[in-house]
Amino acid sequence: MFTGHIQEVGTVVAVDRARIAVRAPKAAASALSSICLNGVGLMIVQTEHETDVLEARLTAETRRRSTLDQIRPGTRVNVEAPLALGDPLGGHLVQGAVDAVGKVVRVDDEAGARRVWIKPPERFLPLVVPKGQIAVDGVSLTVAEVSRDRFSVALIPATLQATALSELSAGDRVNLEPDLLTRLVRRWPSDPGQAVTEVVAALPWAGRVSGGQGVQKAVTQLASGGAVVIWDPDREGEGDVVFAGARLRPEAFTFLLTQVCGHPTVPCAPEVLDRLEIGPIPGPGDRHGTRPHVPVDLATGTGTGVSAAERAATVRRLAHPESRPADFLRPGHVFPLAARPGGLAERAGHTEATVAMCMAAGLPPVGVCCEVMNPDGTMAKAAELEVAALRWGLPLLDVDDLRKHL
Ligand SMILES: O=C(CO)[C@H](O)[C@H](O)COP(=O)(O)O
Repeated sequence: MFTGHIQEVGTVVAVDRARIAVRAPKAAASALSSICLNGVGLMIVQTEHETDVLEARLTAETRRRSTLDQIRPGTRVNVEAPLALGDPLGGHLVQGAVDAVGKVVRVDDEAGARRVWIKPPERFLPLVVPKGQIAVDGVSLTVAEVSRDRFSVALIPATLQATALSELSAGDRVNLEPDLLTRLVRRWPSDPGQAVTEVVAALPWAGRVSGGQGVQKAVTQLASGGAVVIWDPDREGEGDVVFAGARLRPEAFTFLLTQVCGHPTVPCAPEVLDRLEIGPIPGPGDRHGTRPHVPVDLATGTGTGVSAAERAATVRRLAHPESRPADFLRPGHVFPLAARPGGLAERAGHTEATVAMCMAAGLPPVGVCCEVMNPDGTMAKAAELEVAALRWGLPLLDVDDLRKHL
């Protein structure tokens, strides 16, 4: 077992199909039986103390699964001696068992660190967890970001100085070993943690976001036709998936009906409903002061008004600045809600949050919100919402953040 803390950078002096010889003075000075070279755990067969060269056995399996298939004399490699019981775990548990070879796709020098983007094989991506650990050429690193087909690590100057990762450039191949715990969780599907590991290979803006920056990410997402999840922990204790009405595609409505599974409603600024002569549903209203209005369908529709495509078209027409009262049949199957005139300052409901976000996105003040329901019919709470947001690749933010930063 290793920990991904590199003790020295060695130099390959000879390699063939069955063995690799590396000059590594520190390792050669100790009586070792195994060694980790660029993340590959190998049996040492011989150590020449006079030349500081140790020789390790290579198998066809090792060469097939790692970058050691193409390694050449002169290549500098990361060297780590095995952990002994009681040694500090400076990095994380590294087995020296390479799972995949990734390709460096980009190297950016940033303030204080060098960011390296690595594209692993697709099968490996679910094992890469943002802020989790990964061994890259045997070096224990924290995953900075995970995107659709790649992830990044930030190399601090100390790592650049102490390892051969400083020599990486676009096009290079690297050995990858996932964090042991992630690997084990994936191995036993009944483990409850599996859901999380399955969903985290999502967009970099997915999952919980907060503060002004989080609100900005969410607004950008909405403006481009995407969705955000708004969590209201105190009032309703429910989370809604929200889309902007003007950008609503039929697929988005299908997603609400089949994945989100709550009751899709259409928050509107009150002046929109006044203009369209869509009145409130009479009655005292629900427990939370939501203001439901008469449901509508698009008058030009040809079906029942229920299909995802028809409901999306009805919502887009509600959001259209030039829509008129005659554009809608009453009652129908799309449920408008009226936001308070004072917006989020007056009431911190999903209705007001949806309208406020549409406006912040520079779009008409009409959106769709739909509560996230668990597969068992109960309403999703904080942890379930976070897992759902990660699985769907959506940002999740607290309604309170919207109040503060919109
Ligand atoms: O549709 C609803 C209730 O009918 C939902 O609860 C939705 O979240 C909007 O309501 P609110 O503004 O009270 O959060």
